[in-house]
Amino acid sequence: MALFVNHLSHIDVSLWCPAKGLIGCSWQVDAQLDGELGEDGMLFDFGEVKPWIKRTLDNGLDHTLLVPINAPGVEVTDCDEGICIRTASPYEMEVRGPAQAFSLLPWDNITLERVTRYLSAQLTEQRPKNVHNVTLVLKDECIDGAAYSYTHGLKRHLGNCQRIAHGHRSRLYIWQQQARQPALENHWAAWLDNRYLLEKADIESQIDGKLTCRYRSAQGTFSITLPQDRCCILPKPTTVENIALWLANNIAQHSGHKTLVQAFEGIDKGATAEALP
Ligand SMILES: Nc1nc2c(c(=O)[nH]1)N=C([C@H](O)[C@H](O)COP(=O)(O)OP(=O)(O)OP(=O)(O)O)CN2
Repeated sequence: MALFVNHLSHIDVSLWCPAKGLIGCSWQVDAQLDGELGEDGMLFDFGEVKPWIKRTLDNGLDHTLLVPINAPGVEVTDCDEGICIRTASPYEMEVRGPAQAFSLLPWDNITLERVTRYLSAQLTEQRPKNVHNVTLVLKDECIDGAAYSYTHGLKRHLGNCQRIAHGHRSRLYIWQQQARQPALENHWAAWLDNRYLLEKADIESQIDGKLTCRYRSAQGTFSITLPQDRCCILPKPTTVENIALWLANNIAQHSGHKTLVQAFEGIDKGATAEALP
């Protein structure tokens, strides 16, 4: 007997890719549980399945930086902040923060299949009675038009979004004169893709083409150093509201047209903002 729950949750993380560097990801989570029926005629109450799996994901891998510790050039050490991750290629990066902000994985590369197997095994280990096996299915959202990935941290967020290197993969819609503008959507999504988004006030230094962003938040002290040309500096916190506003202002100014931007933060949520040239 198998029980399934589709669209159970989302996972928003960033990962270090030895070929591309820092990549933001948003994955839709479906779950299947195999087991036996209890006396109540249920394998596991839906009302309990969802919070159990969501809680396990939220307290584990979600909103962390996934680090393939066996990838070439990746080095992990202890530091005053907790853990320090250094990378060598395709660019040099250093991230520091409390241990809970990182998922250190014994692989040379992070793939969706590996993460799926890892999480399924973790949930199966903690399974309740009646359940023999838990299988998760993680999927990228299917996006027809423009999409971009980014990494950021929100120091004022009371939850795990305060972690300096978590990310999202998001749609981008841009309207001018009541019509979608696919060329602008593709241009801005390509420009933003795989960048690190940060608030100007958090810049600690900009030296020799490298930018360091550092802040203290409820979970501890975080810092990230990476090439300046991989960054996008916003005047305010990098909430999706401010990303939409920043894009609307820039696009209106460049194009000379009133612009409406619908920016997503991962899957199925986001903010809209309008700007005049
Ligand atoms: N109004 C806003 N609220 C939040 C923003 C934001 O930009 N504007 N951003 C965040 C974080 O960046 C976070 O990464 C979003 O996390 P989310 O997936 O929403 O986390 P939840 O656990 O709350 O949601 P699930 O998708 O159900 O896991 C937070 N808030």
